[in-house]
Amino acid sequence: MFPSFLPKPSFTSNDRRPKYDIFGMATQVTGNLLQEYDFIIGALGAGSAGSVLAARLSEDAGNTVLLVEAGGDDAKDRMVSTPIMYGALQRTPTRDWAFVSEPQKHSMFACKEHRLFYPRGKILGGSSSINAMLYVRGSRHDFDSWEERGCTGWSYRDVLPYFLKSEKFVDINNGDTYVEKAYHNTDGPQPVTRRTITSLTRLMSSAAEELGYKTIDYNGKDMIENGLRASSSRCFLRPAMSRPNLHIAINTSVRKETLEESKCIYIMCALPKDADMKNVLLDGDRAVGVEAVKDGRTMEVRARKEVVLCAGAIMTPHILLCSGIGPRWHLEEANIPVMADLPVGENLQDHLNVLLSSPSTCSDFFTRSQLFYPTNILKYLWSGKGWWGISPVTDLGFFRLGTDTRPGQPDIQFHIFDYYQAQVKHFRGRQAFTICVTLLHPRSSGTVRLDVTDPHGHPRIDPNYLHKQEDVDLYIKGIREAQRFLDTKAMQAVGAESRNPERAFPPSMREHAYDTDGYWESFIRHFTQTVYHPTSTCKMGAVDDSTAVVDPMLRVKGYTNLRVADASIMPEVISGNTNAASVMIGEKAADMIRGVDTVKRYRKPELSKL
Ligand SMILES: Cc1cc2nc3c(=O)[nH]c(=O)nc-3n(C[C@H](O)[C@H](O)[C@H](O)COP(=O)(O)OP(=O)(O)OC[C@H]3O[C@@H](n4cnc5c(N)ncnc54)[C@H](O)[C@@H]3O)c2cc1C
Repeated sequence: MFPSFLPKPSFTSNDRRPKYDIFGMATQVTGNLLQEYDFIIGALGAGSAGSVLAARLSEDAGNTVLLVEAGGDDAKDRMVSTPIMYGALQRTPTRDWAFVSEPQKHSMFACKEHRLFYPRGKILGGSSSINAMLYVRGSRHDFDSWEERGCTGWSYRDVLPYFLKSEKFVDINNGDTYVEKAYHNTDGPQPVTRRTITSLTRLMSSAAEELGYKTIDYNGKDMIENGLRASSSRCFLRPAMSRPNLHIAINTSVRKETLEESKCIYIMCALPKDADMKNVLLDGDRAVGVEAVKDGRTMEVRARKEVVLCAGAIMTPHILLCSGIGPRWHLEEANIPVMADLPVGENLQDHLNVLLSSPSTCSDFFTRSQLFYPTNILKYLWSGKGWWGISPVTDLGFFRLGTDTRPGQPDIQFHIFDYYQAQVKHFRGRQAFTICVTLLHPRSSGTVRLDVTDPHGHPRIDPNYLHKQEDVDLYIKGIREAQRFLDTKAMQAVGAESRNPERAFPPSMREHAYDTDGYWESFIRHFTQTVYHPTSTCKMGAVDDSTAVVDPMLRVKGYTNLRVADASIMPEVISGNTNAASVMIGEKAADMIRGVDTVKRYRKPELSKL
């Protein structure tokens, strides 16, 4: 339960609740939806990218835009707006799709049936409304390598202006010497704050210095403003909601069972002649619109210009597959007429975490009981500050420990949690903290497929983690690096433990002596978990790239006005958390679709060179 004393999320005077709340005001909405829009976004998805795209396209008063979102409104959701509640948002049906992966062959051995719980935001703001709010753009090398692989117009030089356009760096003049001001903007819609300094971050910085690392500006940190989550919905969409040319349909999905369960309006984009349901209404090489169905009544909504899918790396491929765009063999086994044979749903990439926890004698690390100290609650109510107003991840570190990436392009990331310790039973009652070692450029990749027995049900997600041994080998290097941190004088002074055989996890791993590489491999294959960064299932590439689904203009190959704009188009997962890049994709897609260049003033060629 959410404590009722917390402040309601507050919004600026421009903010509005959606006018087209289909769930709550169905009759009115049926009347209000137009027959025809210029753009239908998303036939689905008001997530990190979709919210941005809808807001930007509707800046042109001449464009009418329909944004369709399966989830509900986030406006009054205090769980969503209060940063520390991040972990409690998962598995809540009003916010999370709560997918479960296919059984994993090479990992997740400690999970029931070797399946992994796989959360995805289902609410205005999408995953940006349930994520950990870390703002990480990725490495410049990520984008340069996208361009080298045929994604013309997506080099670091091209994308940096779009990152800048979105950003509002909140406290740029606070005196932190590591902040590189030239790489930041202060007047965009997306608040980005500097890192929160806690006892643990101070200690980790000292440990890093001891090992010869520097504190650098990897670009800014949390997406939190005044102690409230700054999701795409809050920053981009809500200020645009008062525009008469932007219609937002919430609780509206292409999914059959959602219609049956909620009796809500239903945008399903296409009933083919044979009445077999599809998601995108296709006519030759064009996407022509969607159909809304309510209480058995069908209403057609036409797209004069474009249909843009922004349903994220899991649901966008699912919608395309349901529409007959995907690998021929797979569509045929699911009895879906093939409209285009494209590698939709292939190449699923994701980041994995392995958690290394340590006790500590430091008395002011975060604990669950501290959260409810009256002073901590009052501090948050009064100022939006303190434990309640920060992300549970208090520090990040980036390393290049292997040789596969370019010099300067990290392959391992640390997420430092004050918070996770409460979940580690060995330390119950003691101060503790966790270093999550994250593999940034996995060689293993997986798939998103239809459930052939029920194509319109939940997709089958198989990340195929740790299929490649190289991934495990690099992971072990990451764990050894984390142990080096715990062994520093700074960390030893507060009782950190890098090794403790008593903490060895039973039972199947006992076949390896504690702290050998074999032990850690077994540990990794048992206990890793997703960092929630699926990408690349509708990969962007050159027109002649047979592994690509969309071209560099984000058009589904073979279609003139059907685009994808979300994390699914990334040719490869980036060297960091994926939200900022998803927002950037929404920004850049908006310019491409509108045929304008809104970022002239953010172009700084001198910053694009190494
Ligand atoms: C728990 C969690 C923690 C994370 N932490 C971080 C972090 O700290 N920092 C970071 O950078 N990244 C983080 N991420 C990842 C980041 O949030 C995502 O990469 C990013 O939000 C992806 O944006 P998107 O636009 O591609 O998709 P999403 O934001 O997921 O949006 C997709 C939207 O489409 C809607 N939709 C899907 N299917 C349909 C349908 N059929 N009909 C209608 N609507 C539909 C969904 O409901 C959703 O609103 C986290 C993600 C999760 C889940």
